[in-house]
Amino acid sequence: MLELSVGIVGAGKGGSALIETLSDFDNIKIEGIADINHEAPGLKLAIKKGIECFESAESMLRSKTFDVIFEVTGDKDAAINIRRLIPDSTALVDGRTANIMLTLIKDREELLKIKETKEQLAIILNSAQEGIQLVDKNGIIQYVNEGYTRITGIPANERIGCNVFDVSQDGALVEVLRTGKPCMGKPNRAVGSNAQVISNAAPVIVNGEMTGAVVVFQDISEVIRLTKELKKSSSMIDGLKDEIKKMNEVKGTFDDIVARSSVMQDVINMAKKAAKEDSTVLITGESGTGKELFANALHSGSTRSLKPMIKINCAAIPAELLESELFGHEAGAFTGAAKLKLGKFELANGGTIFLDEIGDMSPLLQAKLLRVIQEQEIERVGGTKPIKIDVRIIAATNQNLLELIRVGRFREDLYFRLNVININIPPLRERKEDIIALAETYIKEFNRKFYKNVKGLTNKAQDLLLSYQWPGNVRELRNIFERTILMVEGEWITEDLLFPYFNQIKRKDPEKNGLMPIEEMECRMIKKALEEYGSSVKGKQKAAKALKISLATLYNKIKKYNIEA
Ligand SMILES: Nc1ncnc2c1ncn2[C@@H]1O[C@H](COP(=O)(O)OP(=O)(O)OP(=O)(O)O)[C@@H](O)[C@H]1O
Repeated sequence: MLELSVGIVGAGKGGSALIETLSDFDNIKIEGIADINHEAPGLKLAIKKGIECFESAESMLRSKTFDVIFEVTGDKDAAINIRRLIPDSTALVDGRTANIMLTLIKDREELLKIKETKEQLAIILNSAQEGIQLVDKNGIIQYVNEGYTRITGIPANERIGCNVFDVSQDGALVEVLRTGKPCMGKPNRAVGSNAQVISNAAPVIVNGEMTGAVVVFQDISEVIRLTKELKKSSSMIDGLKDEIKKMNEVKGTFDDIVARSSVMQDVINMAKKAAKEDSTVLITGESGTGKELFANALHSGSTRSLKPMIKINCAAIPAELLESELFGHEAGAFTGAAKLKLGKFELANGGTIFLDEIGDMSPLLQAKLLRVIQEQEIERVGGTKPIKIDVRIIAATNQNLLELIRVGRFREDLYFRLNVININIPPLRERKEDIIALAETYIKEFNRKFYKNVKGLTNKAQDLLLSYQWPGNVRELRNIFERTILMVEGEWITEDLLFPYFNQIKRKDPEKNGLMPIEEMECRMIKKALEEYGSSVKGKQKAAKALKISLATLYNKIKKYNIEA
């Protein structure tokens, strides 16, 4: 690159400005500066920059030749004198020209700076997530950033030059141009797109005058979508919370147990005491006597009442599934166990587990349960480490466990572990006072349920209830009253209304001495069992169990007697 050697005559303001400006050019070398005033500020600056200083223009021009001489002395005649001293090949720039040159250089520098700032601003504006749009005071769109296009899908060249009064009449910019005031938080749909946006717009004021307006808007479509998702999830969570609440809700308290007989009063008093203890309880009694009701009351009367009460019917679940139901399983523990599943013991942690029909538990599980009671820890199926649990166990059975122990179907050690406190609920036929009390309770309950106004039982109806054996106990009584009150039209329940339910009591017994053909008896018993437990598969399983026949035999007999089930 060609280097221009420069000399400066005059080290005042002009000389100093020249030094400052020309030093920045790579192809200009200031080789000397001259001034008769030793104190001239330009000389000090020159020394700092390593430029040779001279006492006069003559001495400088005599010792060196330059390509260009700047004369900035302010002396009108100086240029003429210098011209004489320099060769023709040296260009002489006088003070006025130098000034113009310096101004031009400064302007250029400023322009370069503005360009740089503009580029920086463009990067900043384009990296913003928000859309930005600038209009002049007439509403002509001057600028849109990349965020604008990203949100609206409209390219900049399709928008710049349009009038905002045409393309977005309801927008925030139009409002600002109309009012001259900022417009904040305006929700809108971006014109020409589906994007939901929220805009903040403000006037652009230059020298006290509004020259246009700018809007910054955010895409809130995603926020709206997420809000909807959140609402959906929240209502799901609320639903689950309700489920959990229901699981934890008190399903029965001692107040719900109807008992007028002294024998039941004793049982309740004992159970109330047992509730306060944390010991394992074994509830025994015939089917339908209220074992589950007592189990619930024991839980709600205990210190664990705010924690879950989890029930599991050991007879209703196939033996091979019961283990994972009780103790859970790890993911992949067996075919079909895709996810980790918590068992009832873990779900009941801190609360109570109610093991109904414990007499039907397989010997293998009896052994595992015994270990859980002893160690206070469980192991998930497929798991490797034991998990500590704090669960109170209440077990119930309508079977004679001592008999099961005798025939080797129930572990004696488990029996003693479970039978820490035994609550035995007598059958309904052994506590006649309760029959009428329960009947009165159910009349009230089903009056409310079916909008009836049944006042009570006739004396004969009461006698009938008292003379019945109640093989299905309280459950049977409840079912009879539910059906009777649903059907009754009068205000009193008469014996006629109850008769159809009592198979073994016949007003006009057609069979002599209560005898009847065996098959008819069998058919009646099956009908009765199905009435009692229902004709679902589970009901039939229970019915078969109550009749002490296999499920397959029950199905055969239903077919044989053409029973509707
Ligand atoms: N003393 C009572 N007071 C009020 N309701 C009772 C009473 N005893 C039982 N019940 C009601 O009778 C029905 C059967 O009771 P529950 O299910 O507790 O009997 P269970 O002995 O557990 O029967 P199963 O052995 O067949 O499981 C339930 O609706 C229960 O609320």
